[in-house]
Amino acid sequence: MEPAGPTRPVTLIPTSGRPTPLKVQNPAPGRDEHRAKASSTPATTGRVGRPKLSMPGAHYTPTSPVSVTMPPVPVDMPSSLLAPGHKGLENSTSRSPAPIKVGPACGPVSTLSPTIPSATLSPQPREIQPSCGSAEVRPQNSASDKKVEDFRVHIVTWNVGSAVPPDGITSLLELNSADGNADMYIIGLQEMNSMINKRLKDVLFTDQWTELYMDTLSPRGYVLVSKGRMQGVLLLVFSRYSHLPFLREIHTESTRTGLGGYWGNKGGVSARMTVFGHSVCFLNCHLPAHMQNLGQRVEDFESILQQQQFQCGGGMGVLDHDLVFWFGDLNFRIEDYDTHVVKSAIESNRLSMLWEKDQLNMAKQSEPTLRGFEEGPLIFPPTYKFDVGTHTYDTSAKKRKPAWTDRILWRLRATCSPGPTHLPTVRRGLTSWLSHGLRVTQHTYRSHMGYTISDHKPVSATFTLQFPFKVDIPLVTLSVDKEWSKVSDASVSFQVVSSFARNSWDWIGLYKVGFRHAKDYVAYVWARLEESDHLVIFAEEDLPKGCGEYILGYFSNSMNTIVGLTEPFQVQLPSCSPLVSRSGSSSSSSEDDSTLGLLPSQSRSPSPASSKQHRPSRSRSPALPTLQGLSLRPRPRSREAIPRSPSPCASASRKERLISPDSPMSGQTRSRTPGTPGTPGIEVSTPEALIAAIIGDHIPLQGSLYGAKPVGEPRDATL
Ligand SMILES: O=P(O)(O)O[C@@H]1[C@H](O)[C@H](O)[C@@H](OP(=O)(O)O)[C@H](OP(=O)(O)O)[C@H]1O
Repeated sequence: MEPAGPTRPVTLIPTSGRPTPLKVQNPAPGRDEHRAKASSTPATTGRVGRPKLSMPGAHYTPTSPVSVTMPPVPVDMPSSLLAPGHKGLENSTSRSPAPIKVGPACGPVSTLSPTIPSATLSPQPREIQPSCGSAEVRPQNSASDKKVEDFRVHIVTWNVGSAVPPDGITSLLELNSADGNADMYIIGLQEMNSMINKRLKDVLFTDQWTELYMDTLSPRGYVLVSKGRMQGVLLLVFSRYSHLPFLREIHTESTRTGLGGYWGNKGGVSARMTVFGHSVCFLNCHLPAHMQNLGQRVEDFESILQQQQFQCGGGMGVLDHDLVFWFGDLNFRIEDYDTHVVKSAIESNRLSMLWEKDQLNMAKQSEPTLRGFEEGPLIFPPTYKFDVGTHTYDTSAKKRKPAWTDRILWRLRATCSPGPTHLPTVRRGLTSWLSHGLRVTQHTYRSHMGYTISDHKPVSATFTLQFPFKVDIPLVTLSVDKEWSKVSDASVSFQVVSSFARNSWDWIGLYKVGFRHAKDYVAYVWARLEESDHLVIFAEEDLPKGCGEYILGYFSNSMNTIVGLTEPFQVQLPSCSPLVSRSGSSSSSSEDDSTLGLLPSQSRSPSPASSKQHRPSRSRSPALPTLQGLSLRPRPRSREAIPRSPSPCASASRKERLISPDSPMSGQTRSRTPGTPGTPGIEVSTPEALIAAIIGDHIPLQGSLYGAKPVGEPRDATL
């Protein structure tokens, strides 16, 4: 069983005497359905509609006779928790047509859902800054601003306290939400086990946490587009696969702040990208612990901001992005009140009295760096510190005071000022201001009290981004004529937009539906530059046998991402071909060739593409997505050394690096089907990489998922 979501009753059980072990008791802690992942529900590729509003919250049912029952949040939020004048949280079905608008100084508007009226409920007093003309920056209707749709982002932060992953994370990701699933999932973990033996293992193989998230999300149609790790700090970015061609310029950064900047036990890991043309940065931080280190926390955050400069468009800092999500174990504490007062306030559901003593809330008023960051109301109990395996606040000798250490904030870049026109990025037109109409709406901000593996509880937040699609045409459009029912069908033609510079290391991958990341292909073919007809053919020995749904993706080596995808299509090839058998496939089939006609669509395997999956190939959307973040390191290889592509099941053999067909060694390579690209976590070729991993350097280089250095510099991909 998976830990129960916060909509289930949570009981605060005080015990007698002081110190009071305060239990936040969840009726269904523990394990979950992860082992049953094979039955995951496929996702749809359709863009989600505007989500219904919901604000699940903990249902507190104190068992003490003197306790006060906290009704479900937010529908019946006690008025004591509300700021003066606030009328209470609305039911999700009674959404007001007029959202509450809260904007940073002279800037874009962060539109909070009426269910989270932060302008009035937020623990931190917030000024409504004078707007420049209009408080709400509405989408434009220019030719380039083609659509404005809801794009849902789900962010998780969790200090996992060196624990092994739980059995399941479905409730944490709200995958069974009636509102539908998110477009992106962003996972920030802190304190992953980074003992030296574990680090070495994680360098060589994908770590358990990443595996768990991929296992959970990939069958639902999400792929890992970015991964950054610095010792115990991990940042994963997943996207619905159909968005991949519109996630570009993906880069990661990490900054150590532990031991004066020499140790990666504390610091920040970030991933930045453009999402349909809008720059977004996700920053996962683990800041210094302990009450007295408030100043150090702010200082370290500033240091992270200062040091993280992304190599795109001439340099771009975190705060230069249209939208920044900042989250993590920020370690801010509740001042002044002693532990029993804090526990008593939690127990009696008087959280509001704690808000004003929260160090982050206070610091936001005084620290210029923190201004402009928004946060939803803290209507969940402090998520630190619990006795592991329980819902009881710390009873150890340390006796830590409960605190909201785990936070998720966001910031929209100011738009109304003339802008720093001296910056090269502005002069080159790479920085655009938010007159484009980017809007952010937070829908949920909650803790997940059922998880007990750590001394912290996870926290999640969901957002809707609304923006016009500044980029909605893929750089490469792939097309297959029909389903592949015989080997001679296995060709793909592609068209390239004129501004896209192809590279001799570009390739086209064949992915099984449900693939985990850009390297999780079944077979690939070099997209050779000299092939002016833009047609590539897969060799018979590389093709998967049997029946399944597949997607083709064009991987741009210079952009380190997939820049064009097909929709899912059927591949059903003879499984007993002598050639296929020779290719080393591990799963021989006794299926007779005579049964290999095209199957009706109803009999196909599940696909993330839902209703679109069996669309005739000629009508494929020209605007299907791609993956970002591959790390490919070519290495000349003799003909003999090049293995055949594995069968879809033979993942263990996908460990070689790509060899460019245009490299000096290309004459020795097979022209169309060279060796297979590497497997995540495998591409460590130097002791330096291991050492760097151990001491906290982020192994993944910019834009790479798994750490190998990209062949070329990432290139701007403007259309
Ligand atoms: O991850 P690191 O770098 O080892 O830092 C530790 C981490 O922040 C722990 O959460 C904290 O324990 P508490 O949460 O219990 O305070 C511990 O404090 P401690 O040294 O006082 O135990 C820190 O040293």
